[in-house]
Formats: sequence, structure tokens, C-alpha cells
Amino acid sequence: MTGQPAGGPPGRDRSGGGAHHDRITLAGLRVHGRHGVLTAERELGQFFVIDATLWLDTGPAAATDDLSLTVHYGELAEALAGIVAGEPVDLLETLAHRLVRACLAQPLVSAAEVTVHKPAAPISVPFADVAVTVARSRHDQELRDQELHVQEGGHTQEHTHGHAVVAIGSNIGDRLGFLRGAVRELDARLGVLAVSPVYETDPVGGPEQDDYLNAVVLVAAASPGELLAAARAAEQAAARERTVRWGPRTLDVDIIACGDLRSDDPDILLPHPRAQDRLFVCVPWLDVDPGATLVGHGRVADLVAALSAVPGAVAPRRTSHGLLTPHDLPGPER
Ligand SMILES: Nc1ncnc2c1ncn2[C@@H]1O[C@H](COP(=O)(O)OP(=O)(O)OP(=O)(O)O)[C@@H](O)[C@H]1O
Ligand SMILES: Nc1nc2c(c(=O)[nH]1)N=C(CO)CN2
Repeated sequence: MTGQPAGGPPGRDRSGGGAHHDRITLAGLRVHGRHGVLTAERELGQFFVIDATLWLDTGPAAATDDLSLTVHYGELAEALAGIVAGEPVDLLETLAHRLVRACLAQPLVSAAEVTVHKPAAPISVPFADVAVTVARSRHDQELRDQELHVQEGGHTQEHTHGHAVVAIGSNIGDRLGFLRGAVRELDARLGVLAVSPVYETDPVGGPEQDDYLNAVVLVAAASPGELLAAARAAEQAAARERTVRWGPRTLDVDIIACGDLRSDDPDILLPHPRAQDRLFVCVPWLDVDPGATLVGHGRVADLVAALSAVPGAVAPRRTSHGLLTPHDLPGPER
């Protein structure tokens, strides 16, 4: 059932010699998951089988016999198994993309190929296997991410069109933990491009409640439906309850904008109808995109200036918390 990748690393020709010919293969990883379109697939689940091949230079690890200079296949297996056992998706393609992204999140890996097999798929005709394979070089993946890199609290240098802006907030329980969980969920479903610093903010609207932690995350552009699904999945993972409007919450995930896209769908209004009034959105947004504009409202920097000048306005207070754990950071220096 498991197969070898065909030929050399994906994207070799375009990666300017960055891809390597050595590889680590993890084959036949068998994990129970609930992916699929049918209700029965979601309820009962089934076993998925994963093959992953990672291209990297094994020379430095071999020369020093040092595990930290290669990929720990045990940790890789656990990371991939966690994704398969995690949030269900409809398509094998979606799952395969998530898994490839996790492989490329390993420092040192220049390319990866993942095959997701679904040997018990609901197919009415006898069959041996059905599988989807996704192959990516790091270079390809970065191009797909509009060449924005995850930078905590940093400024993205490149143009930030082709991304969506997501605001996250929490004011109950383990606020930081909920925000970190949101970043992980958004990354798994959409791909995170940049994460702002965390701000502590006074509650705006609603009943008397505790202060919030707020941040803004840039993710790869997606359809309004995909953005909303990711927001809801993250909120559900934090056991978010909707009782009081603007009331306290473990996690709120608002889609602020996706380029110039407009949506009148009440389930996903784009741009978010109240973003322009909210310092807790606009201030962290500027951190990750200093040149940002909000469709219909102009430059975010001007919005911040105007909102800050309103009598009684309380500025968000920047904290030293980070939302990316060391494990999430790309590169060997993480
Ligand atoms: N851009 C958007 N991002 C997130 N949810 C949205 C968006 N547009 C509409 N909604 C819908 O708004 C509804 C209420 O969302 P929620 O309870 O999170 O509101 P809220 O966060 O309390 O208030 P606010 O919308 O002012 O931030 C949800 O059903 C959601 O589908
Ligand atoms: N400070 C702060 N206030 C809020 C927030 C929030 O995230 N931070 N979210 C709200 C509804 O989305 C309402 N009020």
C-alpha cells in the first residue's frame, strides 16, 4: 500500500540548488481520523495511512552523529499523527496539504512529499486503495505563502496582498493558551504568515468583564467559507460558548478582511463591519503590516491615529508574551 516517491525532490529545478537528494522516509503511519464528506465518516472515523518523505542534507548529522542536525522521525510521526487524529476535514487533499506543511515546518527540510491513503474509503466497487499525494519544495511553499514568513512581532517586508487578516481575543481562563491554540489551528487549516505581539486591552462593549488579550494573525488568502470554518474550528477547540453578545469568551476569532474581498453573507461579512472602530484590532494589525489598508476605510495607521484621539480612548498595552512556541518557529535557530 505504501509507495516510494517518484524521482528526486519536488521543485528541484526552481529552488536554486536548495533542495537535497538525501531523504528520510516514514511509511505506513496508521492513524485513526474522522475525515470525509459523509456523516458516517465523521461519526465512526476510519484508519488513514500516511507516507512521508523529507528531503534534507544528512551530511552534518552524519559527520557529528548529532540528532539535532537532522529530523527526529519519532517526533515527526507524532506531529503527523496529531494532525490526522485532529480536526476533521472533508478532503484528502486538505489533509495532505496540512501534513506537507508540517513536514516543511521541520528545520533543515528542503522538500517533502506526503501521500494520504484511505483504504477503507466508502467506494461501492471493490478497490485496493485510494490516495492523494502532495509534493512541495520549501521554495514552492514559500511562494504559495506569498513569500511572507512567520515572524513574531516582526514586520513583514513583502507586499501583503493575497492574505487574510484574522483578529483573535480571549478574556476567560488561560487567555494566552487559547490564543496560542488559535494560531496553531489557523496554521493547520490556512497557513499562518505572520503573528502580531499580544496586547492587553480594556473590554469594548458588552457587560462588565475582565481585560482581553488580543492579537492579529495574517493567514494565506482563502475563500470566505474556508476562513469562517477555520475561525469556528478554533473557537470550538477553545470550547467557546455564545451566550451574551460581546460577553466574555475563551476565544473569539474574527475575520477582518481578505484583500479587497467583500462579502454580504451575514455569517461572514467582509470586511468585518466593526474593525475600523477597534484599536484592539488595528494596533496589532499595524505591527504585522505597517502599510495596511482596510477596504472602504483607508489606511489602518490613520484609523489608529483617529481612534487614539477620541477622548477616553484607552490604548492597547503591548505585552512581552509570544504566541509562537519555539517548536513553531522556522529555521534551525528557533
Ligand atoms: N467577518 C466575520 N468574522 C467572524 N464572524 C463573523 C464575521 N461576519 C459575520 N460573522 C458572524 O458573526 C456571528 C457572531 O460572531 P461572534 O459571536 O463571534 O460575534 P462577536 O465577536 O461577539 O461580535 P463582533 O462581531 O462585534 O466581533 C457569527 O455567527 C459569525 O458567523
Ligand atoms: N478589548 C476587547 N474588547 C472586545 C473584544 C476584544 O477582542 N477585545 N471583542 C469583542 C467582540 O468581538 C467585544 N469587545
